[in-house]
Amino acid sequence: MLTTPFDPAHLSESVFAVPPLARNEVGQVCAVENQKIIQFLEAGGVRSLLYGGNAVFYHMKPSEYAATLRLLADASSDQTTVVPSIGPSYGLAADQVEMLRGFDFPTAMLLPSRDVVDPQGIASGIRRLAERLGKPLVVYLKFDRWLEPSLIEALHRDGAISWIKYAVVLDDPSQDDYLREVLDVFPSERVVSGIGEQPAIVHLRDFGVEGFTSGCVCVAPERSMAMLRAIQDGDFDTAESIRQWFQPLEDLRNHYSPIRVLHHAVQEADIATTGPILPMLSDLDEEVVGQIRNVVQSMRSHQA
Ligand SMILES: N[C@@H](CC=O)C(=O)O
Repeated sequence: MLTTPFDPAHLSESVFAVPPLARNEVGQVCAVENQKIIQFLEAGGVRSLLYGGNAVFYHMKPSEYAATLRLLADASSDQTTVVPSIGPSYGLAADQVEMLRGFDFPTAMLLPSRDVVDPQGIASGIRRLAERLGKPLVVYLKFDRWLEPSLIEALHRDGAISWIKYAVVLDDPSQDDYLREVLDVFPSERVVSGIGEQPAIVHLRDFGVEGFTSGCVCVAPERSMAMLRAIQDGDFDTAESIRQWFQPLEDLRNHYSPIRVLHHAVQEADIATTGPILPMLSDLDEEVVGQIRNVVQSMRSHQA
């Protein structure tokens, strides 16, 4: 993996892929299958990987965390930025930070939670974790007003934030007061649209954020990268047609579960065997997996 310190320029160079984490039949994180996913993404031009929700870091055993970090660092090329997640609870994050201190990841993302937290407390948690890591953290804004802009401003002043993953889902992403308020206090060059391809045109073109994260990129990296380049070139017709091409898979994700559908989609697209999903999430039944297979095949047949 790329071991240089966090550089905001990376955010516009590549879609930030948010991959699933492949496990073998007995549920262990699998080096071979995760390397296949990473190499598929890299072959499609992706140079940024974020291991968080889609990789179910929420439920990863603390005892497998360090080995997983080692595996991800080793499996990625020296041009690829890798960002692992910590948390969502403070105690878990604090212990994970101790393990992260032994690696060269440029930053880490604190997974968000709405349980047993309040905004002042979240801010002081981020500050302490960043201090202990010795590097700023990625702040994942998934819920409206989870952190007030004044707290984001103070964290920014203290150098505790590397970049923001903005992922508040709205029916109409163009009407987003919270995002405007965040951009009033934090540089847009360090804000990334965090909900995949669907709102990316609006977030990048109309709000001026720098890049986007995506789960679907794991199934078609060239396509997602072409969408990023089209937006950057102002070719919004091309970007829109690619957005629509991804939509059937995103619709299935929204209907059945973004994480679980992506986990199966990567397997159905013959990229890697993703294996069983961690407990606290359940596997999808065969009928839904069949729908995923059909969508992935139909996307491929409309790719040429
Ligand atoms: N949640 C989005 C973007 C990643 O964070 C997705 O999975 O597409």
